[in-house]
Amino acid sequence: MPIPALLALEDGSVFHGYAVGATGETVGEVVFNTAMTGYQEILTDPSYAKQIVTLTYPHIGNTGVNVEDEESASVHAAGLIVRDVPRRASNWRSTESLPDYLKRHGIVALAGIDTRRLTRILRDKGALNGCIVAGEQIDVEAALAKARAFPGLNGMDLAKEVSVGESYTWNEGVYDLDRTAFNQPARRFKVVAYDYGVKYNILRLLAEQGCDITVVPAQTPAADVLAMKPDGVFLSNGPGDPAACDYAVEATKQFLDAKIPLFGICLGHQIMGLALGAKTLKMKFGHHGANHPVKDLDDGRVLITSQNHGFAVDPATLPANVRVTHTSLFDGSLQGFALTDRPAFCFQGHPEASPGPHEMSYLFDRFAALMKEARTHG
Ligand SMILES: NC(=O)CC[C@H](N)C(=O)O
Repeated sequence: MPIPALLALEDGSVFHGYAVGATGETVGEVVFNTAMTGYQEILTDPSYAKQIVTLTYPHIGNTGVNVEDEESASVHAAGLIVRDVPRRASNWRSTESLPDYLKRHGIVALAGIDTRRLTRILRDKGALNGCIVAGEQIDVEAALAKARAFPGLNGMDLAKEVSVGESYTWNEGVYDLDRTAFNQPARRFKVVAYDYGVKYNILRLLAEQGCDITVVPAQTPAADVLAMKPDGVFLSNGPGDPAACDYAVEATKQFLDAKIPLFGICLGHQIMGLALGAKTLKMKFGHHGANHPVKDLDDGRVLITSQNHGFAVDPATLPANVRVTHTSLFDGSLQGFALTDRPAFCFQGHPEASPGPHEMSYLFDRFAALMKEARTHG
């Protein structure tokens, strides 16, 4: 017999199902993600800290889990909700089933509920705080009270919580063309990457551009980074409210003043906006998926992108020296901008994909080009 589990939402909704991960309880903001694949990358994306992810694709776990698809050193999502987990995982790379993996990481997960109904609630009301409880004895009222007691992500600074404790250099090689071996690429640029919750594939794509990467903790002062004389600084993705990361905003102001090549992704994009004096706002239910159309305003192309954010930069608050480069074709929200008087640009979605399409990867070429240009003319 499966172990009972339920989801209680702050609006009073209760969904009864069964446990497919650890027993116990977890609280967080409940969001939905529409990606059809990539559950392991989603679970290990540090940007999901304090969020319970429900996947709208109904069969999750079909291909098991493997060591290559980890996007960080641990699972960061606060919990997982799915419609159904297959009884058996099948894939040549699979080393473990999803339920075993969730149990091993202590992640509470719920299956067997109507995820379509849950998603409609989240779309109508916006992301809601929730509590999953998994175990033989469940007190529904206590679960509802825990959902309501969760303070929500507004004002929550989580980047420094998930960041690395000490600096390190990213030494993983780069796949050769037939993807059979890792080679050490020629290092053309020295890049310092701020870890606000960085995903491995960002570091891999930077390495592919020939970057010699030093990853630094979220609260590293800008002066320490500038003393390393990097060719460029990268601001990573990460969880929580960007407006709460005052240390990151302060450091970014100094990088902008120093006119150092700067590239930000997701939380990094929001931090760059804040450093320029713009405002961020909480979206209704955010963007979480792997098929979000985004328009590149420079050439009119539409790119299918990977997305995961619940906050956004308000474009009306951007200063005059900013050029909007990308907008969402789902809701018109700001997706990317570049400075007109500095070698700095950023993107709200996930050009590194993992999971998702690779259509935005040209932004990594753009960062390399900016660093090359700055070296020639700087
Ligand atoms: N993926 C991210 O970097 C997310 C940024 C931020 N935590 C948000 O929810 O908008």
